[in-house]
Amino acid sequence: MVESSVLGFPRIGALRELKKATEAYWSGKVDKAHLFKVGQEIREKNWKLQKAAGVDIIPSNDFSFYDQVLDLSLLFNVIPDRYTKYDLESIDVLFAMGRGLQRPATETAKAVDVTALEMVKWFDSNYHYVRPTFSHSTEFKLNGAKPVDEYLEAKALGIETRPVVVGPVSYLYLGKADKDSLDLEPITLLEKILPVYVELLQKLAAAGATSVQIDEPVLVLDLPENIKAAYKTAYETLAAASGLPKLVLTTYFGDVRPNLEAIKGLPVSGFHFDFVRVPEQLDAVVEILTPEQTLSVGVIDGRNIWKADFAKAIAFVESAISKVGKDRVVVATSSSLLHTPVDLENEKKLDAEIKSYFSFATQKVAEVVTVAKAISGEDVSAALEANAASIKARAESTILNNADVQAKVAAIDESLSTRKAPFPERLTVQKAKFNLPLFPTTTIGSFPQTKDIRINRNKFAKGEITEAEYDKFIESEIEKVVRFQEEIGLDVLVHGEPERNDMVQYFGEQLKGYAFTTNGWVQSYGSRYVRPPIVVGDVSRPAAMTVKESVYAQSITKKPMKGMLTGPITCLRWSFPRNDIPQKTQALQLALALREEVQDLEKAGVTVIQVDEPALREGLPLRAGKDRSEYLEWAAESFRVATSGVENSTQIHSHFCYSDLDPNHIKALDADVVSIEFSKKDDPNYIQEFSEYPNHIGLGLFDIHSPRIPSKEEFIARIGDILKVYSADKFWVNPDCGLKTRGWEEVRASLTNMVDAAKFYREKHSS
Ligand code: MET
Ligand SMILES: [Zn+2]
Repeated sequence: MVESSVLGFPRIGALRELKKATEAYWSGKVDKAHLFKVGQEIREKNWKLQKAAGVDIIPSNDFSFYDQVLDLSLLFNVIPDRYTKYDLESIDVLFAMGRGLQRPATETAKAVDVTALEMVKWFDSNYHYVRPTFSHSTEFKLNGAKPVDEYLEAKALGIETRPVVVGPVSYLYLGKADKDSLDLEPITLLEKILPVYVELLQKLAAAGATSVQIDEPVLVLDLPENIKAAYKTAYETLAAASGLPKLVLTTYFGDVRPNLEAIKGLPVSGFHFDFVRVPEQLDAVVEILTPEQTLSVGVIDGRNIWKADFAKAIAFVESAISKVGKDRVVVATSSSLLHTPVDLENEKKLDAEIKSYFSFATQKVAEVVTVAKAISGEDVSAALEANAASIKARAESTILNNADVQAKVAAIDESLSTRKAPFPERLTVQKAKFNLPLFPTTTIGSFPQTKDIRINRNKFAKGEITEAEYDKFIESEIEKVVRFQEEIGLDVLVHGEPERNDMVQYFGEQLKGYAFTTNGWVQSYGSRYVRPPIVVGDVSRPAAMTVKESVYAQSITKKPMKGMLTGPITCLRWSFPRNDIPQKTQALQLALALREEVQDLEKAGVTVIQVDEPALREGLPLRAGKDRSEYLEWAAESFRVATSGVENSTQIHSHFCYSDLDPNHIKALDADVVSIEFSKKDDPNYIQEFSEYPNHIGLGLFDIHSPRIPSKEEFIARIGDILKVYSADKFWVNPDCGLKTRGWEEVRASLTNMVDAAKFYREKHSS
């Protein structure tokens, strides 16, 4: 019999139970006992669901109240001193590290004021983990025994599980040195941390766990030599200890081949690889297995929502079996299912045909079992036939396929991705047309999304107000924002985006080829979940999407008004993409739809147009090489297809945030002006690097995630620093990003100071 294995299940609850409980706990509405009970209920439900579906290897310790990497930091006592001095309970230390904690003194407790640890993206997913932060004073020891407790909790329910733990090399490599210990390289702590791993694993074994899933996802990155070398040390040390469970070294999200030498011969009982992402690695990974080692074959996609193609998955597992034998192969999800929504059954509004092509975490659990059963020779013919019919129906679907769009994408050539003239020429005509002052001031697009806006949007959605009433409301909001910008003296205005719920969803809802869920939530970080739209078919634009609002906004002011669009890469990256055609094709389809919108805006007299691409950087493939350079090429091409169909006098802007960027990646977009998040960058090299950016640029001058108001002097100082390396005539003055999460008071004060600082330099440079 071939076993089935799930690497992790979403822990947020089918109806976001964990979010509700966690946020209620944070606001003091429920106590710790309630929170723990909700966690326990979710775990129990998840285990029972997998058990009932017939999964052989069910994970435990995949649950977390915040983040699984942060859990490990708490467990291993990797807790910077600033979090321990308040005598907080363990769960509160966890939350303080995850999200910061600020609270006044009470009769029984001291005041607390501590910021969060750094949070970063989990590989190329939209999940964020909290970075382990080490210092010279870090003393590893076991703090509690969460993995053991949860293993025993499942056992008490009669369910045998395989605990999941992030492995030592990945844990250290994903971490960083704390500010007091900047010379510390985390991997040098390996020898100190291993005894704690040994202790934990021994405890798991003593509790009855026969096997542990030890995650080493950094193996899909380009690793420096010392990290590669650490694998041997780490796993040989673990193997030398007595009384340990078997270890299954688990990787996902990418290609392990360049690091195979590092894991070849490691004394573990088996390996797991992601063959959804990189099926081509099968031959190479089989080569490194010893005759006893098992191969967990990830064939059910943990990162997307499409129904698996059973015929393909089975054929793949069969080919693995032909290489290593049936008794050594396990059928598995490609990664944890954390990145997929919980249960398709909760989608009542989806079109029935489209819904029939999807599979969420609960359905994927059944898929793993079916594939394993099919391989084991059990009769699952009904399921296989139904699946084959569904896969065929999707491929031939008339609602998903659009020959016209396909032909247009095939016909894209240079002429569609090149502006009429190069930047210097465009600049001359744009200067004459807009006549902007030196240090032009602008904002990134959104203004405060007030309660009033949300109430009216909901009313409209529920049919409680008419479209005409809603439009009127939106117009009044736009007018408010326009007058405000005129009053404080901004140069290039925005309409404020009051009509948009979300910068991707707003466009997806108006494009053909997109679907939306009602409960398809996926954890982004902590209690923040996102509900990504789904690209289901060929994308096209039935009608203009933003022209009405932008034209209205331009009609009430003499100043230039920026039209505001979300770029093709961001629309794609913040959605679940299709898995049947390349992402490049999907990006180009989106680009063509946006190109029509850009041209319609221009025709309607909106001739400054910003196309936001905050997700450009996160789409970058994890490893350097061909995939990465190709991605950069098609990402830039998509942007240019969207934006190049305009006159030289039309000014194209773009915007980037959330990431460290390489100016070269941005250069290829050939936007006339870019704005980038910058206020938290104090690295002089970064400023220097960007000074070589050839077109015009606005480096974000204040952090829009913080309510703090920078003074005029602060802005002057910051701009002064930048002007040391920048020439004044290409520098724009703007915040880091949109202002939608801020309050009006802060926005007024910050922008006023920012505009005043620009005026200060304007005078200085004109005299
Ligand atoms: C995450 S980037 C956001 C850009 C958008 N135009 C805004 O201002 O909100
Ligand atoms: Zn932004």
